Amino acid sequence: MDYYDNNVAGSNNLFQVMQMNNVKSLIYSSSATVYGNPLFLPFTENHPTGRNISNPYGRTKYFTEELSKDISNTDPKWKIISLRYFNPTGAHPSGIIGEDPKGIPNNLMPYISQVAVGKLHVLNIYGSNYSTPDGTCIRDFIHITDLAKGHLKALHKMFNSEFEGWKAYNLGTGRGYSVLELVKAFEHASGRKVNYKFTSRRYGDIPISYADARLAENDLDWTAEKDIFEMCRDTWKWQSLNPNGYEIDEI
Ligand SMILES: O=c1ccn([C@@H]2O[C@H](COP(=O)(O)OP(=O)(O)O[C@H]3O[C@H](CO)[C@@H](O)[C@H](O)[C@H]3O)[C@@H](O)[C@H]2O)c(=O)[nH]1
Repeated sequence: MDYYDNNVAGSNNLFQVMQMNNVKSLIYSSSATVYGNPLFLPFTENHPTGRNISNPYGRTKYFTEELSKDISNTDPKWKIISLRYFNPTGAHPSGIIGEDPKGIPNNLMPYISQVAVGKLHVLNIYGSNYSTPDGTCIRDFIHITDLAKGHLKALHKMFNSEFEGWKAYNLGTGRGYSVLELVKAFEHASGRKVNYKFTSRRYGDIPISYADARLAENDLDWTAEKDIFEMCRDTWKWQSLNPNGYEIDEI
């Protein structure tokens, strides 16, 4: 219910306030989860969405995309770009801004970095028998600063071209790495050992996800520049400088 409240109802409220104030341009933070289980890979923007999405979060992202499409169809003054993020990781290279999830992290990279820094004991790798080269799931990890630059390029497109209506772009590198490959890359970048053990699969995980990012390259003049090592290095810099994340009185 919280996802529906925040993502769907919250977005609808935002659209209404924007409409009332005649603000009709929006970059929407969407997600590769809208594609659900892949019918083909890599995911292109015209891969069907909304089918077999295995978690409520993903469905709310999909419903909000549909809502935003309907809004742009009803009024040609709306310009909406939906950016479908793959797996954002990394941190600002300064080590000052990073990811500090509340409680135990759900996502892989912050979990790895908290094991490396000693905050958590062991990484549980969910599944070792997927149909992938090493048996672990494959994801398209993208550095957070590349993702941020994608937004600037989308804004540029929106306001400096004949852009109208609604359009989606994948923001990914176009290359997949397995969970184990990310663990190894993190160990290399941090110089720390990451203890892990294999556990059962996590409900709803798809085996392989990676982007076809050519549309963003052609239309937005954007490509991800940072590699997996830089993602791990910058995550580690943030984590090692801030082992307890943001101290509460700093916020
Ligand atoms: O402790 C952990 C956490 C994750 N994983 C695995 O690591 C992979 C990546 O998991 P995670 O980092 O949770 O990312 P996804 O499940 O791929 O989902 C992310 O990527 C989506 C876009 O594809 C976003 O919409 C979601 O918000 C974001 O959580 C999956 O195979 C997980 O099974 C583990 O093995 N152990």
